Amino acid sequence: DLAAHDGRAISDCKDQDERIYMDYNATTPLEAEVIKAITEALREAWGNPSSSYLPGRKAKQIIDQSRESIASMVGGRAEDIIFMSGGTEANNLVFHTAIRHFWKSCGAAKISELGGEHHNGKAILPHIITSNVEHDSVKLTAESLLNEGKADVTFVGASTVTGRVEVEDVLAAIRPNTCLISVMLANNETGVLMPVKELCVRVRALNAQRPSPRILLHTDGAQAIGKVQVNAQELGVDYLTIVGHKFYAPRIGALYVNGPGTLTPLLPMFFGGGQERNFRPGCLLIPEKIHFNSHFPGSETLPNTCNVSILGAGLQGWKVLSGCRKLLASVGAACHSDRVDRPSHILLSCGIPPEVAANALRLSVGRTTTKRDVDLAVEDLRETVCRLQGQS
Ligand SMILES: Cc1ncc(COP(=O)(O)O)c(C=O)c1O
Ligand SMILES: O=C(O)CC[SeH]
Repeated sequence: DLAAHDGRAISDCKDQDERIYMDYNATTPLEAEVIKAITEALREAWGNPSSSYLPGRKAKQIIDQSRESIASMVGGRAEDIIFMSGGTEANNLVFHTAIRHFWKSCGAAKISELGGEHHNGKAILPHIITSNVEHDSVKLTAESLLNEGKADVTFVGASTVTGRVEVEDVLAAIRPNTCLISVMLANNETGVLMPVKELCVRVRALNAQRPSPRILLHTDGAQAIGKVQVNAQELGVDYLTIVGHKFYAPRIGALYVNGPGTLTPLLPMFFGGGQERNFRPGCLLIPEKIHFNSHFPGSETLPNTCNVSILGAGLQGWKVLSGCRKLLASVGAACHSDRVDRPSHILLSCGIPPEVAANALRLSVGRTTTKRDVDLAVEDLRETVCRLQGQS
């Protein structure tokens, strides 16, 4: 059982088959107090943070507190922290932003100054500098932009003497069209700490002297946070990637941005219900609460029928189904379709509370239903609930 709550359980196992976990750079077990906090949130704060009723307000309070403590952890402000699914998404968002910001900030005049649309027969593109020892979420993102002709990329080689990406080597790679430098704070395999602070000092001085584009500064802090002191302001970065599952938190991430949308550009990859100030919309990872209306202890049910309620104000079954873009289902018996706005008397008769029955969805699958159909239906429901709660 490797799912230790505090890491000690693994190395404490007393049986003859002792195991010593030494792969904490891959991922860490959840701290016991983290599990406790998540469990309490699952129980007490299941509402949508955008919702005004108590479970929603509790969810928002937890998120706001988390944002404050993460900001404090990395020496930033609460408004500098954008929650996202993990480090991979955070790293991709930085590169996506840098490319789009290059074109937004470099008008035609600037492009011609940089050598025109075609300089030496080659189109002017945003230039990115990174290293040859980055995590794949940086390496492959950069390679993809290069291969798709969306950016020029220089992969600066780590020194074979120091194992570090040396400042002078990065500075030597800077071009007039360089718009982003991304060097990780600590390498996940060697543990070597990179000279990010010194690099930022030098590049900021260069930015002050040179015309646009401003060279944006990113470091992937995934392996450093939780092991050494990391202060984004002291480092001087514009962006810092934060990865929860490297320091005893769940698989969630965040991006520190020094003044997102004001001091530092941040352009969303997704569009939706306005969460995270539209920088990263989508229901935050506070689980929705659902009630299975067919689960009666000791009773058997048909294998194809699922009667379920998604709890929350404004999520009446008929309203959810009419908002779905793919799913075709019903709130109950088809012959009762003229009374979808009232809870099913069948559910009420089975003791389902009215506010739960009002949100019921009857999903029934058939011979040709595939797993993919089910996955698409669940996603359709999730997106619809997000939209409806984003409006509440
Ligand atoms: C250095 C580094 N960057 C980024 C990531 C990706 O983070 P996530 O797993 O949250 O996508 C990891 C770990 O997986 C990592 O070690
Ligand atoms: O180095 C590791 O194991 C985590 C990144 Se894949």
